[in-house]
Amino acid sequence: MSLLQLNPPQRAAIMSLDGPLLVLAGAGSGKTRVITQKIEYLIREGNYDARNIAAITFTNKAAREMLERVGKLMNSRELKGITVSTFHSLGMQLLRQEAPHLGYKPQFSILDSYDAAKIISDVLKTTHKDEVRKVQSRISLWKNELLGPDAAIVQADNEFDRICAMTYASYQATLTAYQAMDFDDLIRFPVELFLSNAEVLQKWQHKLRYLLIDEYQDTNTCQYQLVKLLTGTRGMFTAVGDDDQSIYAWRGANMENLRLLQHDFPRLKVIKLEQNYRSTARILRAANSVISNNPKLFEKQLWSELGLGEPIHVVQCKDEEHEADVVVQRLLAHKFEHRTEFKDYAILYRGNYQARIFEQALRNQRIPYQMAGGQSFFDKPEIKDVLSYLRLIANPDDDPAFIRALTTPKRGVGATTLEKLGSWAGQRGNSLFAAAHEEGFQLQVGAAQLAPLQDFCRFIVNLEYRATREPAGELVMEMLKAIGFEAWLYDSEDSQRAAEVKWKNVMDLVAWLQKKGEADGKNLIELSQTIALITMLEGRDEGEVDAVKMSTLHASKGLEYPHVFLIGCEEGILPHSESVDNGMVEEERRLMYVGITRAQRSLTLTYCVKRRRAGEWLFVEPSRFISEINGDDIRHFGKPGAEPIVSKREGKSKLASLMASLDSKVQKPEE
Ligand SMILES: Nc1ncnc2c1ncn2[C@@H]1O[C@H](COP(=O)(O)OP(=O)(O)OP(=O)(O)O)[C@@H](O)[C@H]1O
Ligand SMILES: [Mg+2]
Repeated sequence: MSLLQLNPPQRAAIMSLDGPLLVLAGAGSGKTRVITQKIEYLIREGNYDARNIAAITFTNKAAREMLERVGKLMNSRELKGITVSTFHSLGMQLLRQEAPHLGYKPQFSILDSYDAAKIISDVLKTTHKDEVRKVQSRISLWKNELLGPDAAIVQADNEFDRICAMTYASYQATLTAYQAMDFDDLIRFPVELFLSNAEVLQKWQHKLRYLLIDEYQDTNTCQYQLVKLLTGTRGMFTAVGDDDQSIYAWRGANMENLRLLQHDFPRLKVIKLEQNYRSTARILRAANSVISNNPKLFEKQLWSELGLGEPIHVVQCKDEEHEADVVVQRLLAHKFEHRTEFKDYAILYRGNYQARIFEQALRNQRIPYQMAGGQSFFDKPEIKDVLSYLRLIANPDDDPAFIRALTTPKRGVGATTLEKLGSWAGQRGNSLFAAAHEEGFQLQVGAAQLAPLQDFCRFIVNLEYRATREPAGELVMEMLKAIGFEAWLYDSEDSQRAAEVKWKNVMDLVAWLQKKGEADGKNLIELSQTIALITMLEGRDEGEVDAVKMSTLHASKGLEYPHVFLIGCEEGILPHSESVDNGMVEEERRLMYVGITRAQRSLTLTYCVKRRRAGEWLFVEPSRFISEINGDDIRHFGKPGAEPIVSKREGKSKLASLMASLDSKVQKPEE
């Protein structure tokens, strides 16, 4: 696509190369498109080498899509060496090279939030999940504000913060001992390194000469500092964002960063885009009218040339089971009538827990679906078992990985030996792996107890040696055979079927490692760090298949689907009751706005009359956001006096009316 096919402000944004630029525009106005085409422009017209360009997006999926889109514009030779990644993987790329400056080795481990929570719960000496989660997110917020444990202790002015700050200090010391970082460290450490080491900063400023940042409104203080430091006084960057789509305040995202840009870069040019290329006028009108209830940071109005479109369908359902059935029936009827494909549909929801019942309903009808933002493939216990070996191979000091690998399957190392090992390591401030090699410890245990531990260590060292020399997939397959993992699964699972499923997942992992290793030229150690990042925001990408997309609203950001079902539009869910209690309704409204603006051609909102909570039926109210949409743009279904859930007017084709009659059997409107 040439520049001619873009609108004038888009063109201006792409051609502006002489300083800092902010593109501030509503959903679907082509912000991401500006970034992809600007990459092409920078290389072809701006004389930039791809190696010197970094485009930063918010999710791995978005990064992949961007690379794909750019790949259609240019060949791989022109794009060689370009960085298209998330903030976290940019941080990881940087730390792999610079970790020694921070006292880390390049093969440091990355702990996911589950493992991090485990350390925090050990420090706090509690297994109370809610407490741990609260302390963990407090620590995370400090990290995102660039405050280390010492600064946190100084700042803490109430009992809760004091406990958190003390925990933070022990937690961080533990991470250092494990040679491990958590997700927040991946961005915080590069910033701290840049602030303390001008030479390293210059090196990276020289390498990444032009930055492009998508979803800028969701950057936190730490990420903003990273951008600011990298661009330095040259200020060669393009940031694109939409203040109405800021939905990560709970993770420290700071909308003030939009204003800060103007302050920190007085030469900042601001371009607005107002034409929406994604949605019909009615969908846009609904989005505009909902978001107009929030105070405005920047004035913008979206319009579209894609025609008025269908009204928004709002469907009242009896309860959550009914809601799932209704959505599936309507989806099928719509698909038959419009001859669409499954992949044209998305089911979006506020929280993961809402998905389960829909999965069941989809499975009952044999409808293929793909989940994003749910439990990741890499979070499955059997996968984490195998990954603990990979982590240990990359970094033998990773104690949580050491324990998990040593005990899955069990290797004949007794609990007493492990305890002795733990206390020796604790006294020495060493990792378990290092302690196992020390004479002082070895003298404490008998030869018979020591032998299996030493075998295990030798096994890991041998794999470590081979990991940088042999293809990842084959090596892992060999390892699995050596530890008898398949047989162990069959022994430890209750049913054969469960073991089969788990073993198949493990085989999928091996296939993935092989494919990914070959495609990216990465060895096992590099892959194990990559996986840690994938687990953060979304699951494994399963490629483009004909399947209904299921996603949380958060994970749907930046994406678009022809037909969207936004479910659970109820008070308590969307807006979430916790946010309502904490005065965060505006953020929930932005989430609603994100949801509405994912839809291209049709949008259906559903809500239930009652819902089961903690075993009891609770009557619930439709979301206030529904009433914020102009009534003329809505068609109600299922409500007393409104149309039945699948209307006869829709069912023009034979098949559709068949589906409709099916549906009327499923639902009995309450009247
Ligand atoms: N000038 C244009 N002509 C035709 N189609 C366009 C144009 N600009 C963008 N589009 C299309 O409009 C859709 C939305 O664009 P894009 O995803 O870049 O918007 P966005 O502003 O990044 O949205 P969001 O805020 O949701 O991230 C895409 O399908 C894109 O290809
Ligand atoms: Mg976008």
